[in-house]
Formats: sequence, C-alpha cells, structure tokens
Amino acid sequence: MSSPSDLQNLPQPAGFPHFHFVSGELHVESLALSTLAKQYGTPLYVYSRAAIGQAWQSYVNAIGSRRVLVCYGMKANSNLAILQEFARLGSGFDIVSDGELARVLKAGGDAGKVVFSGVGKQAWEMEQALAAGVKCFNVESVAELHRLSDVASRMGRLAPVSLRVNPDVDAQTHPYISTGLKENKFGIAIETASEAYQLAKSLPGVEVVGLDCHIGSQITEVSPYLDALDKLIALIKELSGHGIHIKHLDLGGGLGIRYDDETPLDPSILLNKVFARLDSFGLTHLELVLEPGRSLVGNAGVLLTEVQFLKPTADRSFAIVDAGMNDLMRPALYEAWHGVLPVRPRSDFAPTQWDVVGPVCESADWLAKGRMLAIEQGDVLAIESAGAYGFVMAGNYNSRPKAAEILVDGVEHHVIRERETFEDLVRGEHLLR
Ligand SMILES: Cc1ncc(COP(=O)(O)O)c(C=O)c1O
Ligand SMILES: N[C@@H](CCCC[NH3+])C(=O)O
Repeated sequence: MSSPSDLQNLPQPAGFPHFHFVSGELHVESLALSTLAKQYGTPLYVYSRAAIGQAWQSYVNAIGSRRVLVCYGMKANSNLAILQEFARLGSGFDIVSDGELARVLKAGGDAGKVVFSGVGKQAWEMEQALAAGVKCFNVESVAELHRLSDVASRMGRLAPVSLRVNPDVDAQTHPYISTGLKENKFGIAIETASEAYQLAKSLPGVEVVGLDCHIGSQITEVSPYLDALDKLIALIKELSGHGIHIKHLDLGGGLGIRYDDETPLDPSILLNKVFARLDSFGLTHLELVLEPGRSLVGNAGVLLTEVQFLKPTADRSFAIVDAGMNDLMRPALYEAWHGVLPVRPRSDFAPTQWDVVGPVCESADWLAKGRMLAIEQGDVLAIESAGAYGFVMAGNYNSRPKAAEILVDGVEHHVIRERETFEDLVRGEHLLR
C-alpha cells in the first residue's frame, strides 16, 4: 500500500474533485470505492451526485440570463434515478425512442421539455409522444415528415417540428461518433433543407417551430459548432424569405470530456461565441436548445472491477478482470481510452505493463491496453469516465448479468439498479413443451 511520500505521486482522477484520493485510497465524495466494491461486489457502476450537479451548474453558469433549454441527451445514461435528478434540476430531455419517453415520464420529467430525435421513429412512437405533449419532433427525413403529419392528422393534432439538418461539417472526432457529415445517416442535407421546410409548411399535421442539428460527440473544439452555426444562420435567413419563422434553434449535444489528456470543451466558451454570433445576425430572440449527454455524466461515473488473474505471457501481460465488453463496450467498439486506477494503489513494488481484459470469449474484449500498473490478483480497479455510454450500452453476451449501479451522495449511497440475476437473464424465454 502507499506510503505518505508516494501519495503525492498519485494521478489526478478524470472525475476530480468528486473522485479523489484520501490517505492513498480512491474515494467518491466521502466514500471509499473499495468499501462499495466489498459490499456490492464487482463489476459495479458508481456515480457521484455532486459531479452531476457540478456539470449541470457549468451549463447554468454559461447560460446566464439567456433563453436556453438544456435537454439532457439521456442516451448517455438513462437510469431512472439519474433522470429524476436531471428533472429536479429543471432539465428537459432529448429522447430517441418511446422507451426513453416512458423513462422520462416515470422519473418525473416534463414532457413539454422533451425533444424527440432519431432517424427511425415509428408511427406508434409518434402517437405516444404526441399524446404526452412533447416540445418538438426533430425530424430527420422527408419520409418521416409525411409519416408524422399523417399520424398527427389522424389524432386531430398538430405536431411541432424542427428539421434536423445535416450541415456537412467535420466535428473532428472519432468517425464512429461523427454525425454531421454527408456520409452519415443523420438529418436532412442542408442543400435540400429549405425545400423540406416548404413541404413541412404545406402539410396538414405539422407545425414548424424550430431548426435542429447535432454534429457528433466528444467534440473538443469550438470551430465545428461555429461552422455548423453559420450554415444554420444562412438557412434561417433563407427560410424567413419564404415566410417560415422558427422559434428555437437546437444545436444538439456533443461537448467532449477528459478521458486522457483532452481539454474538455467548456460550455461557457462555446455559448459565449454562439450568443455573439446570434446577436450579430439579429437573432437574439431565438430560444436556444442544447442536448448535452456525455458532458453532464461522463466523468461522474466509474466502473469498478476486480482482478481475477494475472497472466504474463511471452508477448504481453494480461490482467483478467471481472468486467468485460458487455459491461463497457466503448474500448471494443471505438478503441476508446479509459483511465484505469487501482482503488488502493500499491507502492511496495514497481508498476509493469498490463492489458486489462475481460472474461468474454472475444479478442475485442479489452478495457485498456499497455497500462503501467502495480497490481495483484484480487485488487479492485476503477475504470474511469464510465458515467456516459457505459451501463446504457451494456448487454448480456456470454449470459453475463448486467452490473449493479450505485449513486453516491456525500456519505450516503443509493442502489439505483440492482445486479441482474439468472432469473432476469432468462425472463421471457420458454422451454419447448
Ligand atoms: C441527436 C443527439 N443529441 C444529443 C446527443 C448527445 O451527445 P453527447 O453525449 O455527445 O453530448 C446525441 C449523441 O451523440 C445525439 O445523437
Ligand atoms: N456511444 C458513443 C457516443 C454516441 C453518441 C450517440 N449519437 C460513445 O460512447 O462515445
């Protein structure tokens, strides 16, 4: 274990200050992570309520007195307790399915602050969202516009719509999480957007209220947003020439966080530039909508996992842990980098290089590669920055039950999702008679 002189050398966790070392032990708020691992077992997702609050506050501070609705991009983490926390903070929600809408309503969210995105909305999902009274449908194709108008007309309703425009800008992020390029399936090409808006104006079941775009995720530069904004402003001007006046402009989410050595994009830096651009084009009256996901929860969570075996080989050394790609898919899917911190760092021997791999029968089942770690069998590791796109993307491959989730609040903690059991795994399956 660490001696006092080594404590100064401990790295700063990505989720600092809410994740921090106290006397050589990694804590979340006032609790030692090793205690939670012991009580609930591993793999275990652990979130900090204060970290979520602080991330939310950074948007509140950036917004100041401007008219901005933050719709939490709940695909990042849709646990009911997390949604309830955002609802209490006053957040709206960006949803992409009827399941997400049902979660928002169950968690006490306000349907009037919900925007409904997604390229494949089904008629029954549109009906549910119309019945609930969502703020806006972010329509991603002309075919969807026709379906929505039909559904709303049948219900004797008028569906509020924004068209999600694909501005063809490079978000300078991983190609798999870039969404605003021509080659991506998302949105309506900016060149054809004016025509689509004119169609929307003529359809009986829809009412144009906004303009939407979302260019990608884990973006750390302001310039892609401003490139997109310039194109959107030009479109707004063109539309007003056709008598189409939008009330809100939705710039989507996408603000990046620190996983390794990235500099996160501060909402105030982005919003100051956006407000200045809007003001200079006489668009101060527009309500702004934002759909941040990752930046609100990403560094509010870690995944705890226990080292099962150490397996040095001639080629590389594997630390086989009890969390796998089914628990945290990002490394397998994007070769994503997540920090790895032993919750009780050792200083009695020198670190060596390890690939941290899971128990799943796939070579892609790794969580981190080539990390310098001083570890032994039985040690608990925290996989950092796992609050966003962690548990939500988990699956049951290899009949592995999903992990439990804990929300820490100061000295207290709440089990916000129980670990799955075998019964959960086979629910709905039937043996042949
Ligand atoms: C339409 C839409 N809005 C919001 C988000 C949230 O993005 P992020 O988590 O990068 O803020 C996403 C995911 O990228 C999205 O597809
Ligand atoms: N799931 C991705 C982000 C996708 C965002 C959804 N449009 C990630 O883990 O980074």
